[in-house]
Amino acid sequence: MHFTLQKSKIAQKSAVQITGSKSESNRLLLLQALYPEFKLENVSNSDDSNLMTNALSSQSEVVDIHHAGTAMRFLTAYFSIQEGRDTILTGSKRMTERPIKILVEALQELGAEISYEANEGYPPIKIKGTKLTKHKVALKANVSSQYISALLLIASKLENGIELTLEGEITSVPYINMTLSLLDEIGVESSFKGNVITVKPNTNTLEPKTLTVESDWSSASYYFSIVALSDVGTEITLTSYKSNSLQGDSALVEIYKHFGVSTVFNGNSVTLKKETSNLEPLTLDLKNAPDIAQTIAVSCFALGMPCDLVGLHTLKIKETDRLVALKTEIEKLGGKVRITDKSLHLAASNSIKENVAIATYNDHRMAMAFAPLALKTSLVIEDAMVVSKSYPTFWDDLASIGFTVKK
Ligand SMILES: O=C(O)C1=C[C@@H](OP(=O)(O)O)[C@@H](O)[C@H](O)C1
Ligand SMILES: C=C(OP(=O)(O)O)C(=O)O
Repeated sequence: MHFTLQKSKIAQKSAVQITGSKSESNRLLLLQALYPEFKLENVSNSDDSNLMTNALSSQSEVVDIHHAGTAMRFLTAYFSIQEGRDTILTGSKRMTERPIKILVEALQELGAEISYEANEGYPPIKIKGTKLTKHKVALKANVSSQYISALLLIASKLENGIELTLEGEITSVPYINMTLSLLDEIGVESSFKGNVITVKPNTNTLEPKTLTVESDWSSASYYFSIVALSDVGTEITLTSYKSNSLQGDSALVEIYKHFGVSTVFNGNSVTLKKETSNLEPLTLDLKNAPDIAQTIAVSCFALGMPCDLVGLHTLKIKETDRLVALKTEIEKLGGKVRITDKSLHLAASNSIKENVAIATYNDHRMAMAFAPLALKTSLVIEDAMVVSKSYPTFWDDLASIGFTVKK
């Protein structure tokens, strides 16, 4: 369904409650399946987390995780250690184009039995659950950190734990640290020194506790963009957030200072405020926060601000090739964009075409990143419900703060 966003103006002060982080949720759901003594609160209501929950309790041979990358990678590791169980793990058409070879080879090295059902290196895969007896493995770390997190999540259930050697430049490091911090919170010991990560084995039950998922910082990015595009003095309060987040996308706090947005933490909420409209060209390396690249590129375009975004080598293998999608859609609106296979360069501009239909390519972040543009012009978002991958109530929340969303 296509949604029309009419040119909108939001109230000077508003508030939104955002669902739990899908990254934290998908890790904790897997850990809860391994250690049922935990309870979870504020779990993400995203499609990807619902798919993860259903997959973990599924008794079927075929498990379909649609577009959920973390679920695909984390469950590949999980089903590898379900002794005596055969699972075919599959997903959407796009998922069959997202590489998984690095993770499969690392698991095979540890003793896993995994084969490809169609194309070598890509889902669907067949996993014959078995006991993994080895514990040392090296893998390439510059393609996706999800492969590393997947191995770390099951590591404490291996008889000797794991010793991972990361080869090459390490990408999306905060997501690896998030995994290690969550292991630490539940009582699993690990260390990350240089390029080697070790996780200790654990055969005991752990101390039961309730873990509360922080709300999703990637979802918060769209409100940073909305405030950046609003009049000086506009404020939005978001819950539930903390200043010492495990999520790398909390880098938004520093990044949006460039857009004149201040962030103040108060209890479990955070208030974003537009302070100034004096903006300078922006250069950023986003290798630690790839999921906010689209938000930032569109904020810059909306404000006529040139930018150079680098460290974007992982964007080509996400829900769509996000570099090509961004260039295509920003150019429809009248912007000038140059891309390489790891960077995006936006030229300064001073006008935005009206009533353009933005294609979303089955990518939730394409829909959400372009939505704030409605503060500058009317536009159409195609297949707008793609947002449910990470943020199902996005359009209702936008309407609640004053966007005119016509379904
Ligand atoms: O581990 C995670 O929860 C994620 C890691 C990142 O992927 P890459 O490591 O592939 O960049 C990120 O883009 C994705 O949305 C979530
Ligand atoms: C890349 C993303 O998700 P995944 O890799 O889990 O599909 C995302 O949410 O932006």
